Amino acid sequence: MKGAFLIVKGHVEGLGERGDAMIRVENLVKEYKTKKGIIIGVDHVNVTIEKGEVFGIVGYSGAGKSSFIRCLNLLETPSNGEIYIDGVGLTSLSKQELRAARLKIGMIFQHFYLISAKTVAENIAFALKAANHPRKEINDRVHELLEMVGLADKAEVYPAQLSGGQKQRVGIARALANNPSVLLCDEATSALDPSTTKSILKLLKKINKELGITIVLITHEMEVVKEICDRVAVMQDGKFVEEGPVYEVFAHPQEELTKHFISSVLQFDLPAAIVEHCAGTIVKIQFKGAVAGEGVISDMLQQFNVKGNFLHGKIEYIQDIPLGIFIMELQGSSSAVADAISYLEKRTEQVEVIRDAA
Ligand SMILES: Nc1ncnc2c1ncn2[C@@H]1O[C@H](COP(=O)(O)OP(=O)(O)OP(=O)(O)O)[C@@H](O)[C@H]1O
Repeated sequence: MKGAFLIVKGHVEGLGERGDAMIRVENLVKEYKTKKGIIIGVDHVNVTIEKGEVFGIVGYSGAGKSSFIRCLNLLETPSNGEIYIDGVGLTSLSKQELRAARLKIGMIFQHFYLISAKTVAENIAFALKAANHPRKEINDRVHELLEMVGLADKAEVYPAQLSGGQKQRVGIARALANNPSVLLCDEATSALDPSTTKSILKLLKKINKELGITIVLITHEMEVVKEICDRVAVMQDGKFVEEGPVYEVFAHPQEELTKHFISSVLQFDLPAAIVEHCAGTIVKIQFKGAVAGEGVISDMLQQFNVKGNFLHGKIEYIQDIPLGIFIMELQGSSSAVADAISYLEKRTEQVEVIRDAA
């Protein structure tokens, strides 16, 4: 029966083209009743996540990210609102129906939650046994999954013998065991070092692309969002305060909180000694594209009576689209500098005056 579970694009039940909703959250509220009163975890969130999308939710500790993602598979029972997965409303399902619906929703966790007394293969087989798959099929499927996550040689070892990254790979294999349509990632890379984080994000992207699985991830790191997400929501006090395609959010953040998050990726500090030597106005200019900026800047220098010195520059790739960021000193009369800045504002993504002329 080898191949019965073969993972090929289109095999996953419910898989569809981009543009169809895989997850629809309507008016979700999660309240916790405590001795000290009611604590709001999620406050009236509405969102639609498309099939095949990687959707990130970023926020500080206590923002409500875990509460939100745990409501998506009813690990937490919503206090109000509805969760639709591939068109099916979860809150009205019977226990048995919910068990079946949950097979379509895999989940991975920051601390992996592997069973320490079981081998890697047994950990993955456990998820298949729970779904009543025949033993012979289970062995084939376990090996197929281990191949997919790059751990074919680790089937017989125990979790304690694995690195953090390898443990998360087992977690991913287990989450994919029953061919889910959705994978929920609860701070899945937060316990890993930066290079292991990159390799796990690469694996998640491969799973998303090759299997068409919709991924929802929560994180406090904008770097993670930049690496793999298509869209991002910024969460604060239980609400989505900003939401949009990742490139747009990086290039045109609206909320202060969002600006703060992206500054961890886009910000670079100028050495104080350089700033001290600059008598002119210092501006940060963002361009869509790697080289588009050069023409705009030379046009600006020709049209306005200002002198420009490049102080710093870099190009970030977000969703494979280059976002150029340059820091320049502009020297000239205050009206010429102001005119030059308003010209740049019209022709670039964003201009920020870091310091007015000394
Ligand atoms: N079981 C619970 N009982 C009471 N309050 C809770 C419970 N779980 C979460 N909360 C509260 O709900 C709010 C949102 O918490 P949540 O864990 O969802 O945020 P988070 O963004 O995931 O934070 P973190 O990154 O620290 O996990 C917080 O005020 C938290 O204290």
